[in-house]
Amino acid sequence: MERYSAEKIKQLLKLYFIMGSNNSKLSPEEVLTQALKGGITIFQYREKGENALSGKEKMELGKRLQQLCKEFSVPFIVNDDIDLALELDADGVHIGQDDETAEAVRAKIGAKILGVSAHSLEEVELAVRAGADYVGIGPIYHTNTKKDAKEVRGTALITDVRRQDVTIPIVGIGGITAANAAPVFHAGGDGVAVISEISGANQPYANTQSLLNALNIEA
Ligand SMILES: Cc1ncsc1CCOP(=O)(O)O
Ligand SMILES: C=C1C=NC(C(F)(F)F)=NC1=N
Ligand SMILES: [Mg+2]
Repeated sequence: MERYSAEKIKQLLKLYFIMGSNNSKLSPEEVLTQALKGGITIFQYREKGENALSGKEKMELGKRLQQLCKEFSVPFIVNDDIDLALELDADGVHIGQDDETAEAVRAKIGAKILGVSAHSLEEVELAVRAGADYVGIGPIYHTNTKKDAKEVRGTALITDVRRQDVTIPIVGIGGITAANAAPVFHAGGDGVAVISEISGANQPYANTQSLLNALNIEA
């Protein structure tokens, strides 16, 4: 299997839904089904934080969510847990700066999608050199979802990266809603990642559609 092109990754990043069992108001399966019907372009299973599942339960939920993604031909990404990603034959992984190095993860996952969180130009450039397929930059806006989120930076780092002519696909994350998503693209981002705007919604389908409309993307 060969690596995804940057162009393909940029298309996939457009509306990036991220969820774990502790983020969802409705059942995770119901939320993801509605989000997939609403038109998300990629999904990340992020089972982390208080009351997060582990072991067999974590794997079983991951398998069910992966199956839903397969039905919609939407890539299934696993956060942090490389072993789980390999066990499920996920489409890729996302790692932070406190996980294994991107080089070590790339060696394990081959041509699967590799995403890296970055909070500075230096970290973006390290991710590029390590062969990451995309970087996640945030928090763009205030968020309550990630307890240890870094300083809220707006789109400044995205702008800085593009000013340096660094072209790696970028997805913005943190406090993103239909009302504030557009600036991420204006700054040079290729997509927006959301947790609570969809997972915490009473109507995940409706919120997903609103986000897509805000991005002027046909559902
Ligand atoms: C995982 C993560 N990384 C930076 S902010 C964040 C949480 C985003 O959640 P929400 O979309 O609910 O603000
Ligand atoms: C902490 C994170 C930062 N960014 C992303 C993504 F949006 F996928 F790039 N996922 C995460 N889990
Ligand atoms: Mg991590």
